[in-house]
Amino acid sequence: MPAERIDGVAIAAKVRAKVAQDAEALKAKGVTPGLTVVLVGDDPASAFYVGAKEKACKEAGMNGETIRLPASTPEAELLAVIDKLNADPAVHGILVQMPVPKHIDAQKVIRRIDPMKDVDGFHPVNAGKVLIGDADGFAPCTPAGVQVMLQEAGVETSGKEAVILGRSTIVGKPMAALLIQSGKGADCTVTICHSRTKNLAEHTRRADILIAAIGKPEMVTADMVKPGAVVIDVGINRVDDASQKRGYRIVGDVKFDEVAARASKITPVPGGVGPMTIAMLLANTVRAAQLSLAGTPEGAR
Ligand SMILES: NC(=O)C1=CN([C@@H]2O[C@H](COP(=O)(O)OP(=O)(O)OC[C@H]3O[C@@H](n4cnc5c(N)ncnc54)[C@H](OP(=O)(O)O)[C@@H]3O)[C@@H](O)[C@H]2O)C=CC1
Ligand SMILES: Nc1nc(=O)c2c([nH]1)NC[C@@H]1CN(c3ccc(C(=O)N[C@@H](CCC(=O)O)C(=O)O)cc3)C=[N+]21
Repeated sequence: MPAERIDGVAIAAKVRAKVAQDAEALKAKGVTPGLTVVLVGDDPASAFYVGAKEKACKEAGMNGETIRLPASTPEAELLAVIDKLNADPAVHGILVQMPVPKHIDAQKVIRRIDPMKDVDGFHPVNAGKVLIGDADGFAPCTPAGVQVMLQEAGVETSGKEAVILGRSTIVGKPMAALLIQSGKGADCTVTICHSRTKNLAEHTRRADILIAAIGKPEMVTADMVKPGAVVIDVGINRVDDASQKRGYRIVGDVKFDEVAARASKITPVPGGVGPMTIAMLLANTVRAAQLSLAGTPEGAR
């Protein structure tokens, strides 16, 4: 039987409706949640995502602003922009779109953002909180979105073998940190694979839940998947396609049709994890605004 599709657009809409409600409640208290995205350079894919984030903010009744800086912006200037946003009480969330140009040290940029405004969850303080299971940190949006998707799709995670492909600090590692936590939507036994992993298929075939975040178009094939597995495809890859008006199409890291024939549930690309990432960004921003009202918790910084 072919796999059930997990509809990321529908689950994201549900998250966004809740965000809009929370934003409304905050506005009644005189606080409009605000996200500022900083885009350095003019990479077309980045420009598209940044536009989508701004639009999503507005739809949820939040303030969404984008600061666009030229690719030649010196690192010190970007850091000064972040300092200004850190100090601005109307800005609850700050996101610097990645990747930044090569002459800028991304880690330095991430560390400059006030952890209480780091709605990307990339700051070491938040990464640490996710690892120790401290609920008042911000979890990175993509893995947090995957966790919500699993729950909304009714996937039992407790005691399951989860295999994650990819060990990046924005997807693979925090995904593992979330799934090894004890409690709802977690309690998995986790394996992380990467480019040095030997016998990849032997690992992936053991997965009850397989999460692909490697950035290799359609690399995960049916023979790598256990029958009945839940397959989450994080990959967003542009492949040339002359039949498309824009000259390319978007595919995931999973060969969808053949894997769907074997899995029990699967996320499509597009329309899967991507929309969840944006929804979780809004959710983190609303929470940042709520925390700003409540005051900074002890030891938050
Ligand atoms: N849907 C969404 O919202 C988002 C989607 N993405 C997409 O997810 C994918 C991954 O992103 P990101 O984590 O940033 O990517 P990175 O390039 O930072 O990391 C890729 C990871 O995959 C591993 N890898 C690469 N090739 C192989 C292979 N052949 N076998 C096993 N492991 C391999 C790498 O291993 P090693 O460490 O050894 O190099 C690395 O750990 C991309 O397609 C990206 O576009 C990313 C963020 C958000
Ligand atoms: N500081 C920072 N934070 C990020 O969260 C961040 C980033 N930098 N840099 C780039 C990656 C990538 N990313 C995506 C967000 C949404 C979709 C998304 O909505 N995709 C749609 C549309 C895909 C398309 O048509 O291009 C979908 O999958 O259906 C995809 C990818 C966030 N990222």
